[in-house]
Amino acid sequence: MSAPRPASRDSSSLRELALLVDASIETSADLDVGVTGVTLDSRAVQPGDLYAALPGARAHGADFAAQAQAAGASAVLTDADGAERLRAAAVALPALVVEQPRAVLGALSARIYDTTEQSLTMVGITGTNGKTTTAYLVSSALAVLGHRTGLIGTVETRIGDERIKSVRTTPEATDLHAILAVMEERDTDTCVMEVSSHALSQHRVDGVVFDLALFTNLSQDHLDFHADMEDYFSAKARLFSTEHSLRGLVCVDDVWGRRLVERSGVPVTTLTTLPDADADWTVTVDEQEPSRFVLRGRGIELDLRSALPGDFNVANTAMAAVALLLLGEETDAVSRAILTDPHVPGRMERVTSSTDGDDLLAVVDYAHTPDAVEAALAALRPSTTGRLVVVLGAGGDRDRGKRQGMGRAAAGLADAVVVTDDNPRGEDPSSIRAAVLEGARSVDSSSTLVEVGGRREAIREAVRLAREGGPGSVVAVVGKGHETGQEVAGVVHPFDDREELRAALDAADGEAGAAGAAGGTTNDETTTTDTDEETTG
Ligand SMILES: CC(=O)N[C@H]1[C@@H](OP(=O)(O)OP(=O)(O)OC[C@H]2O[C@@H](n3ccc(=O)[nH]c3=O)[C@H](O)[C@@H]2O)O[C@H](CO)[C@@H](O)[C@@H]1O[C@H](C)C(=O)N[C@@H](C)C(=O)N[C@H](CCC(=O)O)C(=O)O
Ligand SMILES: Nc1ncnc2c1ncn2[C@@H]1O[C@H](COP(=O)(O)OP(=O)(O)OP(=O)(O)O)[C@@H](O)[C@H]1O
Ligand SMILES: N[C@H](CCC[C@H](N)C(=O)O)C(=O)O
Ligand SMILES: [Mg+2]
Repeated sequence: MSAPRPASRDSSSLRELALLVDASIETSADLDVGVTGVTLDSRAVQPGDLYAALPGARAHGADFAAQAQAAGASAVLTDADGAERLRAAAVALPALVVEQPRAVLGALSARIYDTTEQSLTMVGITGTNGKTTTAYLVSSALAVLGHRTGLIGTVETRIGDERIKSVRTTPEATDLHAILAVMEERDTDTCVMEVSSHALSQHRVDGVVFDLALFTNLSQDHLDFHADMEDYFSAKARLFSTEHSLRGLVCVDDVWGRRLVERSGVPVTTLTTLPDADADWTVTVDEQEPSRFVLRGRGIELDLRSALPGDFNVANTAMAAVALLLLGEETDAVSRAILTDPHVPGRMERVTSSTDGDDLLAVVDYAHTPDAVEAALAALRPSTTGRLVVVLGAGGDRDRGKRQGMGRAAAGLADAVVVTDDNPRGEDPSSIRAAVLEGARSVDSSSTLVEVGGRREAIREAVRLAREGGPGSVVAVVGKGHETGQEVAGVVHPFDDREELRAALDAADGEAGAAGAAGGTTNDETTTTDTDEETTG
């Protein structure tokens, strides 16, 4: 989906843009040509745009320059290889040539969309898990306190009441600056956004200085993109440099947070939820009611409650509360606003059957790392008096090393694990399931393991297993959360875990009492149900 563009803007001349980034000019064409927008996707070019033709892992953008020209691009930004390709294809557009075009896109986009002088208060959130949740908590609390907020993240971009479904967690710099310009145009005062490690590595937030940068935690993910955990950490740490932020708020519950404090280039405030750990802000959880906690720091105490289920949401809520304080909100206002349930789509989202007559708890969650699977299941365990059943798979063409860990976490905590497909993308789905199962089998536990390729059938099997476990059983369908499609071999089939789970509950309602047919085996023996891979909804 194309990003919104600001309604009106002055054009920048190609000459000033060339000077800004010290580019060489490839043709003798008119340097006073006006540029009114910028994109790196030939399919999104609008008349007057600068088309950034970037080298990529799969293609070189210059090979799509003719398409960009046909759509009305006024000029091209590219590298030497791209310039060569433009000549070969006889694309007659003026071209700015730089060594690393991606690295100058932030500055160019900021100039073109006039976002260099930022009037928005910017909050950026990074970390492996909890970015989306914390972003919703901060932005919805700010809205309760009367702010005009914007939100950019995995699920959507929100500008006032407008909601635009996201393609990626953090938009490319070209789209980001256009979105920020639209937010300014609509009098937004604060923008809360998720900043992924891909974004930090790929210059997507260049030209943005966050008033406050948050770090939630770091655990294994994205090792298909980053060489190792150190490299992944270094990408995240870039947010905590003067280039990108004024100050930080770091959760020091894990070692990466503690290391970040040491290497941060900007002043940081620290927070911990661990008992007896030291930080500027500490959290003491109420033993009777674990969603309640006391937040202490700066000589003050706040009695707070997490409006979202799950122990890990205490950390997210505490981070959001301290962020609000650092943004200048009063303690009373923070206590009031933080109680608001922001409804984070697909995160611990409860699903009920149409009749809502269930005696089991069914949730859809976005856990897709070993750490998140563990956190999500540990959070559900106390609510389980029957059987805890989890449905999970792992994404294809993404970090392969996390699959076993996800399986291990699932088998370590759930009574029954239904291993299924997530987004197989270009990979053989059965080999992804095999890796998850391998991890699950490595755990010394008595949990039942079932392999069901088709995600719809897997969800139904999980509901059946949970019913079999009696009242107080819990079904958790994790990994896809808010997603509304399943990507198999380049095709995205409509698929929504929440709808599927509801349908499974309804179907099970219809055959109430009929459950109980054999199905699961123990950890030593896996039942495989062959089902059609296709899961079109
Ligand atoms: C690894 C990664 O992030 N790759 C991104 C990168 O791809 P790339 O540089 O290899 O580009 P490419 O596909 O070879 O194409 C080269 C150029 O040709 C352009 N092109 C291509 C085809 C065409 O018809 N027209 C056209 O102009 C492309 O826009 C690109 O500029 O630049 C592309 C253009 O913007 C992105 O689409 C692509 O995101 C891929 C699809 C992706 O899946 N990224 C994910 C992993 C990602 O970014 N995830 C993070 C983290 C998620 C989280 O943890 O929350 C996120 O922020 O979403
Ligand atoms: N603070 C946390 N610690 C550990 N696990 C968490 C935490 N917050 C959320 N989770 C788990 O991680 C999942 C993803 O949470 P969320 O979407 O908020 O994170 P994210 O960082 O935005 O993830 P992504 O990078 O995929 O967008 C949740 O569904 C939950 O299972
Ligand atoms: N933002 C995450 C999403 C993963 C979700 C999971 N459903 C998958 O497809 O792997 C990523 O880009 O790794
Ligand atoms: Mg997210």
